[in-house]
Amino acid sequence: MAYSAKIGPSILNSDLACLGSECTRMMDCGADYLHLDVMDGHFVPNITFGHPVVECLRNQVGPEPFFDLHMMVARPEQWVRPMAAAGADQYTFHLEATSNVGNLIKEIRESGMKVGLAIKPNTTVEEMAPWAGQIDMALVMTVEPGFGGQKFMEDMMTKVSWLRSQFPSLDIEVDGGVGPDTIHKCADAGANMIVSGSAIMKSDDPRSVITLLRNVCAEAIQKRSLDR
Ligand SMILES: O=C(CO)[C@H](O)[C@H](O)COP(=O)(O)O
Ligand SMILES: [Fe+2]
Repeated sequence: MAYSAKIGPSILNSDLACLGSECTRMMDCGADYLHLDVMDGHFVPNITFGHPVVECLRNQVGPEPFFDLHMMVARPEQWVRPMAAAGADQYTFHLEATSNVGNLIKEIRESGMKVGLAIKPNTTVEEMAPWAGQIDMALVMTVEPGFGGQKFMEDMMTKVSWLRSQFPSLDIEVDGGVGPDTIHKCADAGANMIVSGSAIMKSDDPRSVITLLRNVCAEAIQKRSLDR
């Protein structure tokens, strides 16, 4: 079992005027990586930031923090090289946004980044499965992408369980409405990369929330390894 529990705060719901210091604050509070939500106003009805901001963040926080770019954009092909140059570590694109998944995976790898593949709630996990052997991480969205602070969709957990049963060592990420109230469901289903936005950002004690999320997830991973 190669995977471990990792917590990646989404900075979408932070004070966007203070992105750099918010990223540093999250790493200081024990985050394992940073989940950066890129929205273009086409793939989703909202807009956030692009590669120039990612480059500034990288310069500010230094080389260490792992940047997982959640690309909620139409034509994700066009931002691979700019995001790699800006300092992204992982390029997570949506299956629904491209007609040539294989080529995009190749381009991301050639740019030196890890590959993440995301599916929206209405996309079946079977559509993602053919690519699972070629990616580093599968992202199962647990809200409709576009906005932070939405309600967790528990029915997505069947997708996570199925992926975990079929791909025992794959990194599986969940994103949307995940926090102390919903982490047990994610962890029991087999997710190991946990994105959490509002639950961490709005807390008075983000360090405790991050620790709790990681502990619940790590316990589930340990239990699964003992059950095997
Ligand atoms: O991709 C996203 C929205 O499309 C965000 O990563 C996600 O919503 C995180 O925020 P929260 O935990 O508040 O739901
Ligand atoms: Fe996200």
